[in-house]
Amino acid sequence: MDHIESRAMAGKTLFDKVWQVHEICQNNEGQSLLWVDRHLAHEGSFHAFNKLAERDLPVRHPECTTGVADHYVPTISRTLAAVQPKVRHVIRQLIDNTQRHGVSLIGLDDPRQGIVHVVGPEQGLTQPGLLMVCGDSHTSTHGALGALAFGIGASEVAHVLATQTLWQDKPRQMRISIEGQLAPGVTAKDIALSWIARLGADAARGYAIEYAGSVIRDLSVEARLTLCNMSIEGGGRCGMIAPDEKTIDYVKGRAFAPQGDQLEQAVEYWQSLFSDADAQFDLEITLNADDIAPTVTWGVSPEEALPIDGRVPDPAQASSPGKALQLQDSLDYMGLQAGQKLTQIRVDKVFIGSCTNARMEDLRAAADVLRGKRCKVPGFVSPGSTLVKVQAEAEGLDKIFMSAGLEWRESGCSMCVGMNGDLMASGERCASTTNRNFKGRQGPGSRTHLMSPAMVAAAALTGHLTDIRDLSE
Ligand SMILES: CC(C)[C@H](C(=O)O)[C@@H](O)C(=O)O
Ligand code: SF4
Repeated sequence: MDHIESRAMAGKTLFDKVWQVHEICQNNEGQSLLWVDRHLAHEGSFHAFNKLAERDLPVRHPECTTGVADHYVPTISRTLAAVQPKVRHVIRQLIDNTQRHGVSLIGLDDPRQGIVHVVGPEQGLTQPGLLMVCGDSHTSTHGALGALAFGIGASEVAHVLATQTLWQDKPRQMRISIEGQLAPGVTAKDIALSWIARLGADAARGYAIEYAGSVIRDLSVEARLTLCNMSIEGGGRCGMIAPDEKTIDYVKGRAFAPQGDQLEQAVEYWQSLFSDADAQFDLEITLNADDIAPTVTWGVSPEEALPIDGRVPDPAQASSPGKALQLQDSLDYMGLQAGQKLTQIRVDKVFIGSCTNARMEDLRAAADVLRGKRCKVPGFVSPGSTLVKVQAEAEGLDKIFMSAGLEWRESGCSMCVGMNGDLMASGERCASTTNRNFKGRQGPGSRTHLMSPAMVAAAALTGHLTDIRDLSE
């Protein structure tokens, strides 16, 4: 029996199950036409709306799209007047496009506003078994609840707006199982950085990832969102986790979640969404929780990450001349010396925010480290959503951050990408809870080190990258 035959006879994966119910037909090239349950649109959707306008097409199912303002919103105020003049039109376009097509908008001054990948789960727009898309690579986040969710390009967004469907090649499937128990101080962010560092930023290219194993089952829903968020940084098309009781409890009662009989039916369906015991994956990876330490990036790709007690790599010891050049280039950009201890790297700023790590548990973890202490470096905290901000204030976290010397800002993508003007200066180094450390990501010439919220807080206190395990001893 060849591989394809044996696959067809084997059980189904979580991914197969969700894909199958959304597949309308296949074309001669083997691509599938998929029904899209929910489409989320941030400011970048103007490209797609322009394509629609060029052909004078209406939005086919306006009720299936939700607009959210996040990338360009100011974090100092909630008014359009506070938006940087040169980007104001981008937010204006989101307002106009959604209004024109009868699409609901969670805009700048909406109490539900936030980063699209925080708002979706928070509002119950994200549910197990749904097929969700957004013109944004971190759409993989939503897979944490068992949705099949992935980022798409502008022409695909236009196709979804015009038809509520999308042509896709079925990706190969890979399962990353993490077994054992995470040590204190090790979080979902460390799992993400650690698997990407070991396997490479390209390792999951062309694959849909399912995360499984005892560690994943033990993770909170918020931590699962962090992990799935970074699937794309390892090249994955999407990241999924089978829904369980935690997922169901999380979704129940949210604004867009089903209610009453519909909820009962939905829950019954959600409980069928797991990979069958005999399901086959194209690639299986198993990692042991004991091998995952608090991890930080030292370079310019999320794969350039190491356990915090390590040292900056030495190009002289690289596996090939090409690799040596690449390492040297990263060291030069980051202003680091080969062999330097990671804990000796001094930072100028910290940033706690983004769709990766700015939910309640993240803010609580950072605040726990900062409570009653004073930071050595400045920085800011931008909650993942306005509702997270309100909740954090109710818990007094804003006061902890401010007394520690950090700025407490409004919600948005902010310094994750700086499109709203929250930028670092050239040469400045930031300890950041975000997901990308590409050259210039937080501003031209800026240097980013990715890590968990508690680790960012620890760096804020000491002024250099710090092992959270040493602080808590
Ligand atoms: C601007 C947007 C399209 C982009 C993405 O696709 O991810 C951004 O959110 C990012 O994180 O780089
Ligand atoms: S917070 Fe950062 S990663 Fe997330 S959507 Fe915004 S820019 Fe992209």
